[in-house]
Amino acid sequence: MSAVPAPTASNAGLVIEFAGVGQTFTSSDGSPVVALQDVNLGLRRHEFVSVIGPSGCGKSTLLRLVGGLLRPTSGTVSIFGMPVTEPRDEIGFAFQRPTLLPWLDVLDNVTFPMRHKYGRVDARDTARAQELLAVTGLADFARKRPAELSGGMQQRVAIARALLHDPDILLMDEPFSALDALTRDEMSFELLRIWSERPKTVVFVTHSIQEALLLSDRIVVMSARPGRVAEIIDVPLPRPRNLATLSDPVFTHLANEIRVKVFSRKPE
Ligand SMILES: Nc1ncnc2c1ncn2[C@@H]1O[C@H](COP(=O)(O)OP(=O)(O)OP(=O)(O)O)[C@@H](O)[C@H]1O
Repeated sequence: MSAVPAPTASNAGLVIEFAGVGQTFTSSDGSPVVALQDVNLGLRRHEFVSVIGPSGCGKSTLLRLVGGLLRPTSGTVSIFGMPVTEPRDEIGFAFQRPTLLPWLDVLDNVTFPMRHKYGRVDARDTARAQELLAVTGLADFARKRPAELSGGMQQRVAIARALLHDPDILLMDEPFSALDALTRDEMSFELLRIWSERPKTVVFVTHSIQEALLLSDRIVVMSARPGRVAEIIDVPLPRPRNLATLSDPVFTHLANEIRVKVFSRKPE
C-alpha cells in the first residue's frame, strides 16, 4: 500500500487544491485532447466557488477530478491535503439532469445512495431524508413518483439526495440549466438557504454569469481549451443575497466585467 503524503504547511487551510493539474484525453481518432493545462487553484472551507468559461474548456473535467471519477494526467488534486485517488464519502454530486429512478418515490430516491452503498436504509437515513425534503420544500411529496413532479422539484430531490450524507463538499455541474428562468432564480435562493444552514465547500459549474454572481464568494473564469484558470474574481456582494442583490450596482458592474472577460477568451 502506498503511503499518503501528509498535508504541507502551504495547503493546510485548503479543502480542495489543484496543483499543476493537466488532463489530456485521447479522442476516438486517437489524437490527444488537452482539456486542462497547469490548473492551480485552492478552495477554502465553506467557500462557494463558481466555475465559468466557454463550452469545452474543462469545467466538468475539473469536477470529475475532485470527485475522484478521473485521475489527472499531470499534477495533483487534493482534498484536505490528501491526493484524490478515488470517490470519497465527503463529497456530494448534483448533475445537470436530476437522474432520479422513476420507479421509486421521492423519499426512496433520496435515500437510494445508502441502499446502493450499504444494502439498507436505516431509520436515521430516513429521518434525515425527510428533514431534507422539508428543507427543500418537498415534505408533502415524499410518496410521489418523479413523473408527478415539475422539473424544479425533481432537481430539488436530486439536491436533497446529494446532501443526504451531509457532505463537506458539494460538486454541482450546471444543476439548474434545464430549468426555466424563474425556477432557476428560485432554486438559486433555495440553494443559498441550504448552504447557509448547512455550510459546505461548493464548486458550482455554470454558463450563467448572473447565477455565478448571485451564489458565489469567488468566480473562476476559465480560458477556452486547453482550459486554464484565466482569472479569479472576488464577489464582494453582501450576504444574505436576495432579489435586491440582482439590482445592486456592484452586481451589474461585475456582470459586465465578467461578460467581457468570458467573451474575449477566444480558442487558441
Ligand atoms: N472521456 C473523454 N474522452 C475524450 N475527450 C473528452 C472526454 N471527456 C471530456 N473530453 C473533452 O475534454 C474537453 C473538456 O470537456 P468538459 O466536459 O470538461 O468541458 P466543459 O467546459 O464542461 O464543457 P461544456 O460547458 O460544454 O459542458 C472537451 O473538448 C471534451 O470533448
